Amino acid sequence: MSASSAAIGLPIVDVSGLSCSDPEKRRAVGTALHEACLDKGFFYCVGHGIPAGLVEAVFAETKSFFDLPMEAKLAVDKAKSFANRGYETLGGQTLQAGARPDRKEGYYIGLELPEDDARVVARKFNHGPNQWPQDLPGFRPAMRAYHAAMLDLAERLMRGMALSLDLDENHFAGFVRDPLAILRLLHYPPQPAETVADDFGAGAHTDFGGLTLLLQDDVGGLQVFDNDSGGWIVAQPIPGAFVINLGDMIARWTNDRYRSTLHRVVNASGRERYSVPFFFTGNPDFEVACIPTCLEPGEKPKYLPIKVEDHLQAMYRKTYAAA
Ligand SMILES: O=C(O)CCC(=O)C(=O)O
Ligand SMILES: [Fe+2]
Repeated sequence: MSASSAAIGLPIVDVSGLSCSDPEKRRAVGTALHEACLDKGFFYCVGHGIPAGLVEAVFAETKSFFDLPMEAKLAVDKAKSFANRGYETLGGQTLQAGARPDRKEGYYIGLELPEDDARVVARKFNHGPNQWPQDLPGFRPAMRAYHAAMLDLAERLMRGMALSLDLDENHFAGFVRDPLAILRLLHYPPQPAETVADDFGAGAHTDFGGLTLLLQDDVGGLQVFDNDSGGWIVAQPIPGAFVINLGDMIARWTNDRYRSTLHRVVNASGRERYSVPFFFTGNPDFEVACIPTCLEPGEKPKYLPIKVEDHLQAMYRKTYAAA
């Protein structure tokens, strides 16, 4: 059950033991996660139990959506949603300050909340109904089923993260309750192979929340910054595996023992690339502060405590303002 360091440069962690009733098996996954998180902050996840058929359906519907005429995509423009749901045009975001706008178009889907939910009535950030495209009957059921499956996997992984830090399995329960959990469909058109230094599918960034569970197709293009060598590792697609990375909240909790690692996308393959990250961002009102056992005697926390929602909003303002 240990994290095997693959030739591909990132560890592979089998998380099937997290679903076992035997606490020893769950703890063994915690140990494997510990090694992987101390290593690059990025790892491949296998043994997750997500059906291959569901993943195929999500990719098929994603491609069908981005293939729609622009008029149909703009009919569900996220500008029409108070909850940041729907279509985002090519170049809509600039993840790397100073770089060109990202060469990607996207689609945001969150937990489906009815108009009369108290959080929606109060217009709480990122809470509300989704927008759904017309004339794609399979899109909504596939995305809703996949969102639910990702929530379940993220909850299991957060228990594993607690075990990895030698904490009670339910240590992160307050963060996990009523979370912001954002599914994002992404399409990267091919970009010129002679990529200039400031031109990316997605510019270098860290993720803003807790955990990111990423599906990528077989095209490749995701690059992960390696703090040890100062270079970029290519996160090659592995069929059936998720790429998981740690976001800013976990770096803050652990005083950077577990890093929120820089990553970026360059699609110089000559092919269309599709990916589907799921951002498990956590309870918006939860305050993330350094975990005392993550400090050596005399060590000071690097970060002030912050509310999940405040960090997320600040990062959205920063990366969407420049686009
Ligand atoms: O498309 C990818 O492989 C990564 C996307 C990403 O890093 C993000 O949306 O935060
Ligand atoms: Fe990211």
